[in-house]
Amino acid sequence: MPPFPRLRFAPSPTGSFHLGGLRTALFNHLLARKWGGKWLLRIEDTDQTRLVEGSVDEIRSGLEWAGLNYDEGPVVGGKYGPYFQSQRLDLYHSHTAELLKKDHAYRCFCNPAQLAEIRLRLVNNGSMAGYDRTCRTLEPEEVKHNLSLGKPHCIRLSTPDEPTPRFNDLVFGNPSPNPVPVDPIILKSDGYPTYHLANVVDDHAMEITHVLRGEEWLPSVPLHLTLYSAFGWEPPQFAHLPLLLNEDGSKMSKRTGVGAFVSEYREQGWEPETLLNWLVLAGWGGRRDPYGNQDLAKTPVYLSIDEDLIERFDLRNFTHRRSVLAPGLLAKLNRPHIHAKLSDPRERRKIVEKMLPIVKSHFPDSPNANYEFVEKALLALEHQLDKLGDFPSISGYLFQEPDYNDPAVVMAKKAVGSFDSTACLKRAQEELASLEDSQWTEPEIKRALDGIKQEVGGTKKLMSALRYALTGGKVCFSLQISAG
Ligand SMILES: Nc1ncnc2c1ncn2[C@@H]1O[C@H](COP(=O)(O)OP(=O)(O)OP(=O)(O)O)[C@@H](O)[C@H]1O
Repeated sequence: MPPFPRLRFAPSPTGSFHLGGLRTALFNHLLARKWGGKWLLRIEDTDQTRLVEGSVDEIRSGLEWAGLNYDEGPVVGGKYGPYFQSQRLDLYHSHTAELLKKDHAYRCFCNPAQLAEIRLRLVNNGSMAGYDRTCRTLEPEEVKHNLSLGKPHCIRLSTPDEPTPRFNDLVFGNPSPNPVPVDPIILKSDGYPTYHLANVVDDHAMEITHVLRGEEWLPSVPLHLTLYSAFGWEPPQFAHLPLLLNEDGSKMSKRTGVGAFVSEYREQGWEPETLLNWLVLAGWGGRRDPYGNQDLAKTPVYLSIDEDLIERFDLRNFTHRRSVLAPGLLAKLNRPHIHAKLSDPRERRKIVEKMLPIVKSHFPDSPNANYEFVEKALLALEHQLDKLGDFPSISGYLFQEPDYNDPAVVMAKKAVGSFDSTACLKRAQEELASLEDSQWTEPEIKRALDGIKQEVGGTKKLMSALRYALTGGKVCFSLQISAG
């Protein structure tokens, strides 16, 4: 374990925050906690053409909702905020100046037409290099002259003609390294750094010891090592995480559609802790996942984030295989978690307090939209909830009378059966009407209904007719009456 591990989660604000990003943030959080280190949030917003408004807020609120709190950053509104690369341009400029001074970089004045011509020539000569180093050999006088004319230019790294550097990755071992590109751009003509420069400069300046990021950056490591060496800096340790894929096998990304975004899960009312448990499950080798390879579909186990998972998380057990989240498992993990929360009075209070305004907004005129009733209703209906967000849609009949003309209610009636449910209900009504006020107790109601169940066609028919009459649907909480 390194003495003062420092990690970072570094998303780009170019679209919606997705589960692939959240999983990477979670792993940074778990490792920082496990090793007694720190992690920070760094927004990589140097590609000004791709910025999407609102993305930073989405990342911040997504992390907060998930309970992944980073340990440092500029304080905004009493809380740590992220570092923004766009606010650190001076740092990239001064470091680029240092590389220019050391002859590890040079100014390139080639315009787009010239670059296209160079590329074509290289391709025709069977070369994959993107640039032919034309400007690397410009005389200092010519550079000065171009600068005095204000000619647009970028800055390129002078890559050495040396064998590609090899490296050790904490997940991928010793991968075959991708060749370092020929003199890549590190500072663009708009004054913004490329991802590679900003990344290396910041990881060094922020004293990052472990770079944990998605596998798509594995091919860039040799270039990053070349940059570290040009600066004369020690590189951090790298750990690349196999990608999380969509069900169709594509990379989960900001351009992915439904089912990938953190905000969807939040709005649908899933428990954040369960979502993290679901995410952490993707990517382990065989028996060595933090859950001990139990069949979670049969007996879901919930591991607490800040205790169990931190203790059991181990990068060495991670595979190189990309993974897809197991469909259906989220609901299986969430149900026992809801049950556990509702069984704990403090957690239950939090849930009811959160649910009450939602219920009030759905059923503003209902006298039942109060704390005590909502609490009882949640406890009665919890076995039907995949997620708490389902509560308003399945509990409507408790807050307002069913509308029997509603097409969905009419459909439900068809499903009650072809028998004469009206006659059945009429008998039930007669029996119940004959009860004295003092007999409106569970045993007496049961007795009354038990008495007519054979006559009306059996318990199942009686119960589904009653369920329909009471709720306008097919399912509700248990209406207990002895079977047979
Ligand atoms: N599908 C994924 N699986 C695992 N990690 C991912 C995945 N997508 C992104 N990451 C990682 O999450 C972090 C933040 O990613 P970022 O915000 O740049 O998202 P992105 O989806 O890769 O971006 P883009 O959609 O612009 O390609 C990076 O370390 C990235 O490598």
